[in-house]
Amino acid sequence: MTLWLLDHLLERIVRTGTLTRVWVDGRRRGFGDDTGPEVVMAVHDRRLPWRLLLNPSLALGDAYMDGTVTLPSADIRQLLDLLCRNLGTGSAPWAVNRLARAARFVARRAAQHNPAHRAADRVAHHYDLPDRLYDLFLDADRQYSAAYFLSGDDDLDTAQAQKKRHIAAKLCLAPGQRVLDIGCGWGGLALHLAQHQGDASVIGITLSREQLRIATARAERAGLAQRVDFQYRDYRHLQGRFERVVSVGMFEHVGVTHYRAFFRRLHDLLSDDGVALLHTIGRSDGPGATDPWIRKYIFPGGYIPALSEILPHIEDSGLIVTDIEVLRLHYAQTLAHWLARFQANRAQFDAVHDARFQRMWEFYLAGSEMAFRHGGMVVFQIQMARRQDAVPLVRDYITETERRHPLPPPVTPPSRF
Ligand SMILES: C[S@@+](CC[C@H](N)C(=O)[O-])C[C@H]1O[C@@H](n2cnc3c(N)ncnc32)[C@H](O)[C@@H]1O
Repeated sequence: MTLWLLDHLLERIVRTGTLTRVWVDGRRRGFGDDTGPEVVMAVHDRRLPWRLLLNPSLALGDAYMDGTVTLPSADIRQLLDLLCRNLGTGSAPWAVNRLARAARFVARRAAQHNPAHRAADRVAHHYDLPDRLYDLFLDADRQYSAAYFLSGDDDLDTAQAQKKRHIAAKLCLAPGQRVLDIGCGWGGLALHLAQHQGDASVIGITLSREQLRIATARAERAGLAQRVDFQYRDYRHLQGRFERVVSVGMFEHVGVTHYRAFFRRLHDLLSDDGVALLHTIGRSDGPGATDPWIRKYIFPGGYIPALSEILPHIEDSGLIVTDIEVLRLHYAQTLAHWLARFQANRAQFDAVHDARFQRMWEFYLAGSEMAFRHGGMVVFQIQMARRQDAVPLVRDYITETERRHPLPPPVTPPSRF
C-alpha cells in the first residue's frame, strides 16, 4: 500500500525528466519521459510516502537529512530541479495543490508573530552559527544576499561587488551623508559605502553578536571606526534621522504582521529629503506561506512577501515609492555559486559539522535555488522617499553612477578577524 502511494504520487508529479525510485527492498521503477540525466532516488523507510502526502516539503527535507532518502546517481540539486520543474508546470495532483494552498493560507499569519525578543533568538539561531561555516560558501565579503550578475560569467565576488555598487547608485549618496544599514550582516555594505561612495558616515545594526564582533573589527582594521558604527540593535529600538536608509536581505525576517510598524519606523528615521532602499526576496505569484522545512530548520519566523503585501504599508506610512526593480534569477545564480562552493569545501566542513547538518545545509541551498528558478521567487529593490524630488527625474542616474565607480579591489575576508 505505501509503495503504491509513493508510485501514485511520483506518477502524477514526474511527467518530464527521468526518475528511478528504489524501494526499501531493492525494487526499482522508472518515472518520467526518459529525457535528461537519470536521477536515482533510494527510499529506506516505508513510512515516507505517508509523510510525503501529509507534508511534502518537510518530509522530503527530513528524509534527505536523516538519510532515509539517498541519491546514488545524483545530488540533491538534480532531484529538486526535476521535482520543482514538474511541479512548476502545474502537473502536480490537483488535490495536493489545493490542500497546499489552503494550508498556506492558515499557516501564514500564525507563523509571523515576530516581536523584538523573539526576533533576536531567531536571528541568533541562524547567524551565530560557528563562524567558519559562512566562509565555506559565501564570497570574501560575506554578502549574505543576492548578488547582481551583469553577465552569466561573472564570478561571485565580482557579482557581489556589483550588487553593492548598484545599491549605492540607487541611494544617490552625496558626500558626508548619514546612512543607516538595517540588518548589516558582517558589515560589507556599510564599509563599502563609507570607503568608496562619498565618505558616508554609517550606522549598521544587526541582531547577531557574532556579526557585530566581526563587523566592528573590520571597521577598526580599515581605519573607519570614526565613521562606521556597528550596533546590536533591533530596528524598532533605533532613534535618529538619516539621509539614507538601506536594508538588504533583512526584511525577510520582519514578519507580515509587522510591516506596518516597519515602514512607519522607516518613515520616521528618514530625513525630509532622504532616500531609502529596501532589497528583499519576494514572491511574484501573490501571498503564500513560508516553506515548513525552511521555517523549522533555517529561518524560524521568516516570511517572503508579495508586492501586494508590501505596498499598502508603504502607502500608509507616508513614504512614496520612487522606483521598483525586480531582479529575476540573480539569486538562483548566487545560490548555485554558494552550493558549488559548499560542496567543494566539504572536507573542511567535516571538522565543524556532522553529516546530517551538512545535508541540511545542502538541501537549504539547493531548495532555495529551485524556488528562484521554478517557484516564482524574485528579489525586489524598492526605492522610497518622503519627497517626489529626492531622486533625479529619470532613471539613467543609476547606470551613470555605476559607470563612474569602478569596482573596488577585493576585500580582506572577515575570517581573518
Ligand atoms: C540575511 S542577513 C543580510 C545581511 C547583509 N545585509 C547582507 O546582505 O549580507 C540578515 C540581517 O538582518 C539582521 N536582522 C534580522 N532581524 C533584525 C531586526 N529585527 N533588527 C535589526 N537587524 C535584524 C540580521 O542580524 C542580519 O544581519
